[in-house]
Amino acid sequence: MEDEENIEEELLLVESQLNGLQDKIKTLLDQQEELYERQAQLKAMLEISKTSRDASNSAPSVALEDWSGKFSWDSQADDTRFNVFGISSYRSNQREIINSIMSGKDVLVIMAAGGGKSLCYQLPAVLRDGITLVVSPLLSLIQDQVMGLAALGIPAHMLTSTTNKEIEKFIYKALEKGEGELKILYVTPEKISKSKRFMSKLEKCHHAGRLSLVAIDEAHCCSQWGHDFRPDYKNLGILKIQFPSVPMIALTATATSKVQMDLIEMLHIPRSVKFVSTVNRPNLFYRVYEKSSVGKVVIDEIANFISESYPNNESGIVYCFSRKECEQVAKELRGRGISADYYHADMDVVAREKVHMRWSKSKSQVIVGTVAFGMGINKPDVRFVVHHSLSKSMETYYQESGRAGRDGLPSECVLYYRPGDVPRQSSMVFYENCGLQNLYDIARYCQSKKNCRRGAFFQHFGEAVQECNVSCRNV
Ligand SMILES: Nc1ncnc2c1ncn2[C@@H]1O[C@H](COP(=O)(O)OP(=O)(O)OP(=O)(O)O)[C@@H](O)[C@H]1O
Repeated sequence: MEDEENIEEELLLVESQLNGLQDKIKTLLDQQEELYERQAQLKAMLEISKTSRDASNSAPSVALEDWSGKFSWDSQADDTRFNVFGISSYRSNQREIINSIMSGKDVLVIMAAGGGKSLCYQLPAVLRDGITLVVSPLLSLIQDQVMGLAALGIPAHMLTSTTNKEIEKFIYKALEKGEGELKILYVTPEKISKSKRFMSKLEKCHHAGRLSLVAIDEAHCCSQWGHDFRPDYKNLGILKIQFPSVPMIALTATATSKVQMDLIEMLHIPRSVKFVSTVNRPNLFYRVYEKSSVGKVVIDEIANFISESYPNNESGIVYCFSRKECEQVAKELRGRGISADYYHADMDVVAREKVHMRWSKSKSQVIVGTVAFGMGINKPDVRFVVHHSLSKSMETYYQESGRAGRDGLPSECVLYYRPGDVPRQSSMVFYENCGLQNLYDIARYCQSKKNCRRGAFFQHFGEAVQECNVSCRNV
């Protein structure tokens, strides 16, 4: 009896000590979060400061001009915008970017997904005499663009591995002799680095004064510090060397200041005018949920989220860590009545294309993909992007979650996080530049108890923190 009383007494004491410890741990964790945040802020400030110092040391400064002023082409540009592109007014920065290109400047554009980058080079391409060359990384992106331009009555073609001989002949004649109607020519970067024949035709086009503009789409692919480095993009610097008098525009949705510096150097455009739009996507709502260690529970939660919030077949993407996981998650979602297909790099091109097409036409609701389901997704009405596990960096997460809501309508980005997923990713990123650091940054994003999740993106991309004025629920 007495023994029991002693035990109970000690138990109470231990419990009260444990409670005290919990409070201390909580205070320490809060302090740790604040310090991490300040550390990230200071690092970002340092990088911005270094970048602007390097830029002012290495580049003859570009005179600050008012690109929103009046220009001789204003009325022609307005007419083309409205009557050819069917666009009633410019969005932020578009007019200024177009004016700087029309003035013959090199330009670097950083504009969030869906911001309207294409118009920034397509409109000058129509206005300027001659042919605009556009380098774009993916066949599917190029096909979409060429089809869109054809629908607007703009003579555009692509020269890729799929181009038939007849069209190729037509393109070469247009480049070499100025015959036929060609305003915009799309190529993949391999064409520049691997086809001597193409480069020689382009040289002739330039020599005859018919190369009017060079546009590099998805320009972050040039940089090894970016999230989607493509070796063939490294060779695009040749374009400025061969055609120094032709204005170049490089466009991307995301580039940290380090990547921006890299692009400017690799493309040889030190005097470029830079337009950076905010990374904020006000129509996207970010959430992080604690992930259960029981696989089936996670799938139940994802399935409930989809069927309760999106009962009308609204489109979405679920990103998974591995190919096997994709197949498993797709199967289990189907088992819960959600029409889901998987997509990963182990599938052949035809199978992948089939899955992509079904989803693009809203015949399936969800694609469960690995990172292989990436660039080239042009579907504007993606209402939700779920991450079954964390991405490898903030940049990758911004890019992947950013596939939601390109049409500007409210959309959700949900990430399921458990600390146990971090080591899985770390084995993948160990050999990448700053791979582990990037992974720890996103792990901190997931662990953060802050209400507004946008601040992490502002910080990561070196942008001043803004009031978000919308609730990003932090559950
Ligand atoms: N000023 C504008 N007013 C209305 N719609 C516009 C305007 N500019 C572009 N758009 C439309 O916005 C959509 C997105 O444009 P675009 O595809 O160029 O975006 P983006 O910046 O290239 O995005 P992403 O990086 O995701 O490819 C297109 O449907 C385009 O027609």
